[in-house]
Amino acid sequence: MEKTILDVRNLRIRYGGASTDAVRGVSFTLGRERLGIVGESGSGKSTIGRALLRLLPGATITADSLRFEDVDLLALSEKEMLKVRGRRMSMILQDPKFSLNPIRRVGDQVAETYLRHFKCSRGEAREKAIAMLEAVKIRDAERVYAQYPHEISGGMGQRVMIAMMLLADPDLVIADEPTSALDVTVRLQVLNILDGLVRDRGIGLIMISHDLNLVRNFCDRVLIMYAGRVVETLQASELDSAQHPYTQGLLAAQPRIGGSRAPLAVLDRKPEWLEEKA
Ligand SMILES: Nc1ncnc2c1ncn2[C@@H]1O[C@H](COP(=O)(O)OP(=O)(O)OP(=O)(O)O)[C@@H](O)[C@H]1O
Repeated sequence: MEKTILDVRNLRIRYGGASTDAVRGVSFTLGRERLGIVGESGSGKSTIGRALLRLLPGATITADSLRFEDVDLLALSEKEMLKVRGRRMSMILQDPKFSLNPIRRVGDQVAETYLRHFKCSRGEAREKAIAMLEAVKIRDAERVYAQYPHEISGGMGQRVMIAMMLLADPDLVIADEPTSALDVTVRLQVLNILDGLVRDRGIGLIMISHDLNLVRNFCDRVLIMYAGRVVETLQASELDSAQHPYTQGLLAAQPRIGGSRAPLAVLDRKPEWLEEKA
């Protein structure tokens, strides 16, 4: 795993007005690797991702440690956070439609990311943007540069978002269901790009997903979340021999192509799983 990029200890998050914590004492570290966070809907996966970027206005975030490289994320002012967010750490969301401004040309939005973080002329930013669109395998990048978000496909939109993020050369990328809206071929392309970032650029990647098959094949390690807690942390290769009954239940609830036609298992939930384990 080499160098630790992220050190999260006893992270607790409560949304404003809520009577319980959405995230309850989560701890993990991340090196230059692919870490999957899985768990059913509402288990707190996205809340953790947004908390790392401090994108939870109105929520209370506490932790014994919330450290990203040399930075204590809880101690930064909002102004200091602006230099970290989008520059040293970035997030890719499920649907690029919500991340791209619909009334501005795609390329201008990509170039602007570069202008925001680095001193250069508009012309240079344009060149960088086109080169990065090509790097994420967008053919005819000059034409796409001039298009509006509604004129490009979802898969292309996702690659545009990745190009935008890459221009800032981050050390940590949080991908929240980045491929669930994509068809299988585009999904593979996007995963290959993310994989290349970890291998070639040495970033740390957090992959938030419902999809156990995806994290099994793509990630190095996996956190299994249940009701705001991590119930089990595993090497992805050990997922099939998971010890925790919740993880076993999630695995049993995965449909298998060519498997028996027996009804899918019903996911069991026990109050004692809420106890802190990781
Ligand atoms: N903006 C919000 N205000 C109040 N509560 C919220 C907010 N966003 C999420 N929650 C609550 O926090 C808990 C965790 O939600 P979160 O979206 O992090 O789960 P998740 O595991 O990412 O789910 P999904 O896979 O459906 O995205 C849930 O109980 C949810 O209802």
